[in-house]
Amino acid sequence: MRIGCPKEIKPQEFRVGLTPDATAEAVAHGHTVLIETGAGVGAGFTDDDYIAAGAEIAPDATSVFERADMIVKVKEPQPVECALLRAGQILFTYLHLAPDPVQTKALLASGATCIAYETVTDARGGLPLLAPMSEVAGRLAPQVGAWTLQKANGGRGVLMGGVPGVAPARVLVIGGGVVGTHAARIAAGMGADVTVLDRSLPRLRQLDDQFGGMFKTGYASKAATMELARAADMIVGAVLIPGAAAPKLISRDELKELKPGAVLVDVAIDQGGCFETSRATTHQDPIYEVDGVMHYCVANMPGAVARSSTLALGNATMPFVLALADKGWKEACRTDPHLLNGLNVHAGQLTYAAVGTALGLSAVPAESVL
Ligand SMILES: NC(=O)C1=CN([C@@H]2O[C@H](COP(=O)(O)OP(=O)(O)OC[C@H]3O[C@@H](n4cnc5c(N)ncnc54)[C@H](O)[C@@H]3O)[C@@H](O)[C@H]2O)C=CC1
Ligand SMILES: CC(=O)C(=O)O
Repeated sequence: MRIGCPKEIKPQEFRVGLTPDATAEAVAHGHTVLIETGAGVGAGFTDDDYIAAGAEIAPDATSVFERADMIVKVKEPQPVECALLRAGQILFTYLHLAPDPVQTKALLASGATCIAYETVTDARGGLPLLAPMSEVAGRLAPQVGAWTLQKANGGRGVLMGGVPGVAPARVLVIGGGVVGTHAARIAAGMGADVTVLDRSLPRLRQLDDQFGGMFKTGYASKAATMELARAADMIVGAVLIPGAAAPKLISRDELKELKPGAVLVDVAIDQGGCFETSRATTHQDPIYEVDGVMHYCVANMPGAVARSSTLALGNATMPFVLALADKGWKEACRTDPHLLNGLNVHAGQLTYAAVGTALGLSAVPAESVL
């Protein structure tokens, strides 16, 4: 198979879909790998690194899209990239379609087969291609939140760890999955007073067993969420209902009840955000204020640490890239129901029910297109 990897074009996105290591593995499996010139530079990989791994360097994105049977990327295709996709081509990348009707329409129109990293599952109920970036974003959240809390950046002027005689920041993490756990660990490590809320009792038990003492846990009822939110200096939004639009947990009206200068870090923004006042921002212009409350809503947080993130993502995606290339998408999905769960769009049909529900579109079962 010809596997193509274009340079990411989302603003300030420095990750790349294939590492030189993944390239070498694909070439060893007999595949051709086309890398757009400069695609790896932001993550510290030169064209020569890819050539040494056996890749061909393509002069631009158009030639990658024209020649490749499968496109491997990081972020959802931008409109100009959607226009380059064609029927029969495989797209393997993050898509986050539920809050994005424009991209969904463009992918349906392309006729391509689009497999979303974020809905591929594993045997333990996890999301193996979302998890590495959730680990990164979770660890970044207290870091960017602490910066935003500084007075000069619009925040309350509260120090995460406090100092002797002065209380630390109060951090509320809503959603105790991968993002939430990593955010809570780092915030607690910075000395903050941290509470994690979730709606899954088994998850809360797990967190308590593993981290009891480091941070508190609570059930995410509406009342408990608002009580803790009113007292919080920083709130990290880390909920997920796989493939679906994020539930809105703090409304525009309720925002007025928060402390002036409190900081919301809405990591769930890639699924539409879990605060009503959230709107996606970029690394170029990451924060904004509503009713005195600071919002950080960057939808590609891991892009800020592109090298670590590319390596972490590549470790997770490589076996799936090889399966798709070795077997073709149909056979790879037939033999791996977890990969089939990643299929969101095929030949003009939506194949992921939660996206259909979010966008008011009809979806067919993914099995029906195999
Ligand atoms: N902005 C960015 O750059 C990035 C964003 N993300 C996003 O972060 C979000 C979280 O991802 P993960 O932690 O990997 O998901 P996860 O599935 O590991 O955890 C989500 C948690 O939310 C809980 N939850 C669901 N509804 C809830 C509610 N109403 N109240 C409280 N808890 C609730 C679930 O029980 C689960 O424990 C996703 O939207 C993901 O796409 C992930 C990586 C990067
Ligand atoms: C998960 C995701 O969309 C990202 O890492 O950018």
